[in-house]
Amino acid sequence: MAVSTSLPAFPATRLRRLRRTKAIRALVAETTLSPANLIWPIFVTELDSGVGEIPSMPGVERLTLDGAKRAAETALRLGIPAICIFPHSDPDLKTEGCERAWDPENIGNRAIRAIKEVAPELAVMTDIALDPYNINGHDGLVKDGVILNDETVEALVRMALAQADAGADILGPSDMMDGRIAALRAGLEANGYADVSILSYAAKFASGFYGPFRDAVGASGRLVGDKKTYQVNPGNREEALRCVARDIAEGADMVMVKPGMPYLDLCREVRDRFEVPTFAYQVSGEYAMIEGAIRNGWLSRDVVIESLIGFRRAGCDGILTYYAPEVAEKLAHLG
Ligand SMILES: NCc1[nH]cc(CCC(=O)O)c1CC(=O)O
Repeated sequence: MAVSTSLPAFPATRLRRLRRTKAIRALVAETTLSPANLIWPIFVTELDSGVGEIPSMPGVERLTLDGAKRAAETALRLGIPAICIFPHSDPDLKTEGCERAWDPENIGNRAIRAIKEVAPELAVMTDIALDPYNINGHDGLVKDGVILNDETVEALVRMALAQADAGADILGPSDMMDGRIAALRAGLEANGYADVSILSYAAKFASGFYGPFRDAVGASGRLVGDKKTYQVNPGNREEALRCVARDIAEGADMVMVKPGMPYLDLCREVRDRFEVPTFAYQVSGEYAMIEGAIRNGWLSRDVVIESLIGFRRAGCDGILTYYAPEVAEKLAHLG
């Protein structure tokens, strides 16, 4: 979509003519946002003490299984097509081997089944990474301070099969190990889950914007070191594009850029270069920034939709956002 640089001169060109009234502005609006563009990430806890608001994400709560069911019904009512489940698991049951990650009875898998019971037509997305069940907070298995890539991939396949078995529609590998997409695809095909899709966290950066999320899933105090040996350096555009190309070649059906707002250049580039559905994750720290400023009276709530329109303008087919229900409700009223 090239923009002509040879516009007729003023006054033939008066760009304000098309901004004059709401009706005319609506007629020439280039970018749309609808509830169908949203994926709603929710936190589900197995601990009574975990239920309630997450301090660094005001307005976002950890839910019980019943709360997850209610969220699913809300999503359906509002036309949000998918929910993404993040488990908050009992810290006493976290291990070095992360065995609970593929336990059919872990809180993530129970939440998938609970949601499918009340809202079978809602798409359920999961997160594939070992951090919710890992005693040291990493996404991969750790030995002597080193993340074990290939052993982790085997564990992730087990985790994925348990999620598929529980009824997940879309698997979201967020671990950033090498070779995981091919292994997951092969595991799914070989076990009767050919129709389960993969939305790869492909361009996932080693970001400080995940801080509130780690509070939400109870990983903050645990993480030993950082995730820089597997997540991409924030300045590396070409490497991020290689990750996307690689994940598509290995069988990802859809790809994601994460975080969102500081990486909109990559959203545009991924959308233009690769012909696959492209998503961005407006992560916990982006939510905390926006919501914190709104609650302090420093920004108006209108910036929420503005931020999401920005993702759409940058080429994203959809956005994972904690604002999904609020925005879907607002869009319904806007007509
Ligand atoms: N692998 C875990 C995972 N999956 C999604 C997020 C972050 C989401 C958010 O910040 O909202 C993270 C955190 C991390 O990589 O440390």
